Amino acid sequence: MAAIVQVINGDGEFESAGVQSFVDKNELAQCRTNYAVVAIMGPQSSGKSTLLNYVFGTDFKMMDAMEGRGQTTKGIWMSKSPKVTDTTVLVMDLEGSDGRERGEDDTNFERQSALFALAVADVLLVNIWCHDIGREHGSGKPLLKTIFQVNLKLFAPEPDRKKTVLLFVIRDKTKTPLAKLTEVLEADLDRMWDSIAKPAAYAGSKMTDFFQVQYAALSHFEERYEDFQADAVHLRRRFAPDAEDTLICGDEKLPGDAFALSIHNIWDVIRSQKDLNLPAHKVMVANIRCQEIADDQLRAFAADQAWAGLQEAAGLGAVEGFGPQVAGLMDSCVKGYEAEALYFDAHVREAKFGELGKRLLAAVQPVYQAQVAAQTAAVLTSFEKELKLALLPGGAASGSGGFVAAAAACRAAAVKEFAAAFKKHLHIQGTPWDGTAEAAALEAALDAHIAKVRDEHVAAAVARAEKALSTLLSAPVIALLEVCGPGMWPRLYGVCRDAAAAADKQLLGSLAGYGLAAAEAEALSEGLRARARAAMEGHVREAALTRLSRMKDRFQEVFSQDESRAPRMWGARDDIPAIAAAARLAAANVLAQLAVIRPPPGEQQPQQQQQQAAKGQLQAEQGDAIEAAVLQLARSSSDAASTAATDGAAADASSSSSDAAAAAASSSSHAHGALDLLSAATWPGVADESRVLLAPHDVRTSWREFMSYSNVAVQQALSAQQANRLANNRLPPLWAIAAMLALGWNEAMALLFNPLLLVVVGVLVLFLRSLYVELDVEREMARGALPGAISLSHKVVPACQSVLRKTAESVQQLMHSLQEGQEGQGAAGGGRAAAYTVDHRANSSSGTPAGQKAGRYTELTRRGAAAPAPSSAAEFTDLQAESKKAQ
Ligand SMILES: Nc1nc2c(ncn2[C@@H]2O[C@H](COP(=O)(O)OP(=O)(O)OP(=O)(O)O)[C@@H](O)[C@H]2O)c(=O)[nH]1
Repeated sequence: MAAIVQVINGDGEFESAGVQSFVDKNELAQCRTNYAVVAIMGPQSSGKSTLLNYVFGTDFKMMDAMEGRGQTTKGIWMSKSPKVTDTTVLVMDLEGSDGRERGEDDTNFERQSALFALAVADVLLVNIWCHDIGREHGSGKPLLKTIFQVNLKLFAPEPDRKKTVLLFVIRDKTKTPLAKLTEVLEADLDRMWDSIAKPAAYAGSKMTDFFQVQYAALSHFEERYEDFQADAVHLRRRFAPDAEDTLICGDEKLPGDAFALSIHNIWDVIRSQKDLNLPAHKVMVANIRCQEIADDQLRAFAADQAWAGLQEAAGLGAVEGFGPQVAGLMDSCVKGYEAEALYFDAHVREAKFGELGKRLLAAVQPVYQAQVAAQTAAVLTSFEKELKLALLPGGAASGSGGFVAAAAACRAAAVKEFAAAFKKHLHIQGTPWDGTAEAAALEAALDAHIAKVRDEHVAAAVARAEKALSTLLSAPVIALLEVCGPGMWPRLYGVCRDAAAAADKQLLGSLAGYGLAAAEAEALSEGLRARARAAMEGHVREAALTRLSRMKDRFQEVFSQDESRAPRMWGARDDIPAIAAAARLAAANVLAQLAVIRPPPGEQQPQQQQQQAAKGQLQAEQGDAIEAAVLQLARSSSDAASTAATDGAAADASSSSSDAAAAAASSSSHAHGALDLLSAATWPGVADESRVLLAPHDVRTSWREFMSYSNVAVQQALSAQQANRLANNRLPPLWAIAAMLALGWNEAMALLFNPLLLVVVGVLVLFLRSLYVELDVEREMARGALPGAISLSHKVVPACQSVLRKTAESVQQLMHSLQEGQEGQGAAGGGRAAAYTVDHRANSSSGTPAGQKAGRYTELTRRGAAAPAPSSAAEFTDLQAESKKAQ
């Protein structure tokens, strides 16, 4: 018994669940497009169900003739013909028209069901009573008019479009031949076609433009039952696709899996009173179904065990034959789609196919990329290993081509290896991933690695060269800075140039074969030159920080050693002021050289260029301007210090000499139009602040500190010279010996044996000795006979007065002490007075500068603050030592 399903119920609702169930049960999806839909229309109780049941073997409900006429079919029903086996025939039984149940005026459902039948059915059977043929008002005429009218809404008369087969089934045929009947019926149909209202576009159209009209006639069901059955069988045969007079014409239609969706959508459109556009409907159904098919295929692909296994393996590393395996899986997915979507609208199908391809690529891409990365990493690892071997001593890089050739060979091998691996394991047929981009990425990685290795080697070679440069540079630079003599800077730059050239030669030699471009080699050489200059400047900056100790060292070197580098003994013939001046100049040179970093020869600042162009001077003289200013300051202050020391004002030498130097240097600078260091705040012509190591203020401060130090040293030297002189004069002076010889022995004896004369001579000798010491005759005479005599002549009277006054004071104090002693005031007081007298006499009688210092020390210790303060702690210490020596 054939299953029947109600498609549209009596209320006009679509029974989607039942229809889908019907489609599934009858495996309509497997039919593809190999199925046909037959629908029947006709007046109510016109034997439609009876016809379908006898022709197709269905079981539609038929009215029992004994119960009388009435509507048995409500809505639209469907069944599959069990009798037609060559193809699947779906039979739709429609509710009869003109039914009393729906009322005379309710033709809406009739029109909608006619529209539905025309849209869905391949063959539309129209029941027509034989006796109505040729009659003006036959019972089936209104229905036919309805069919013609709604058809105009659905289809346009296109040349290639399939026409609906309109099969007129003439019931209760008479003896009139079918040809005669059809002739009359055709005339009726033409009249009817002409009578319906048509849109202007179809005004001249014929019915055959829209329909393929067929005819069949059946005998009377009740009166000629056997004939009726035979006619039914005969009619059934016409539904076989290969029958000679077949009614089934193969045409493009939606596949069986879209049948339920399609008729549901058609009915919804009809029910909503919208225009039913069948081509658009097909596109719509195709869109939905193609999308569903693509989704199903993708789901199947993702759930595929083989794909899951590939993904898992790909996560662990390179998978052999990955590409071909994925291509197979993708191909089956695509083919599945193509097979299922084959009968849908071509444009939609292609569009969805494209989408499916993209989604497949998106699903595969991460795994593919991981595989490419794994293969690339394997090739890169192999390449790095080969390159490392090539760079080992004796490797390919040691050959004539060097690093460049070895790297190129390794690179070519790696590219070849990757191409082979891609072809065998990675290429997925049918994808746009042809390996071009992957090879380019690999080549970029190879080039990056080669560049990295090359950079490392170059950097190592540069480091070695810089180390060698440092070694070559340090010793000569330090040696030059120890002296800091005139012309130091050109020599420093010469050392830099030579060291950089040697290091550059070493560097370029070790980088032969690395394909250094001329510009790159020049940049490296320039880097070495800059490095040399920076290292040299670093040494100079360090030296500038320790300038004072360097100045002292330089001063001591010149001052304390003679030309043969032997220590000076400060004999009488040593011209200490001259030696001190030379030593100070040497120290000043240290300061002058360390004040500013001189530009290298050939390089000068624009401002300097302008100034020099204006003055017509050579650039080298710019450095000399600073040097000249510092030396001028040194000379001036040295002269002032010498004068002060010679005048015996050693204690105030520092301050007074600075002031004098200031005045002298300033006036000298102004006189020559040169740089005035005392008033300068910056170095003229030095625009680059970074080159200034010592500002003029720093130079002045350093020089002042140095002068304090040098003054003490000079003073000590003078003292030592004086002490040496005294040590050499322990015998009576020559003039005394000569006097003794002149006076004669007798006079000497007489003098010795005459006590009064002896006392007078003794007092006179003591007086003259004190006067000699007071006048410091030797020192005055050291300046020259005439200047000494003139100076002594000026000082003789005050000196006499001073000696007499001191003698008188001594006598008074002696008397006072004796008187105190007599008055019984402790022997200690008398002892102190005697000691003082002895000290004073000793001091006075020593007559030497050392003796004077000792006396001054004693006086200081005795009188405390009342005595003039020493100029410095060093002087005080010196005085103390001299006092001890004198005692
Ligand atoms: N004269 C004649 N009567 C027939 C023929 N076929 C069926 N009948 C009778 O017509 C009556 C109605 O038959 P149905 O097949 O139920 O008619 P129907 O068109 O399907 O009826 P609805 O479904 O209600 O529209 C029944 O009593 C049948 O015996 C025929 O070929 N000739």
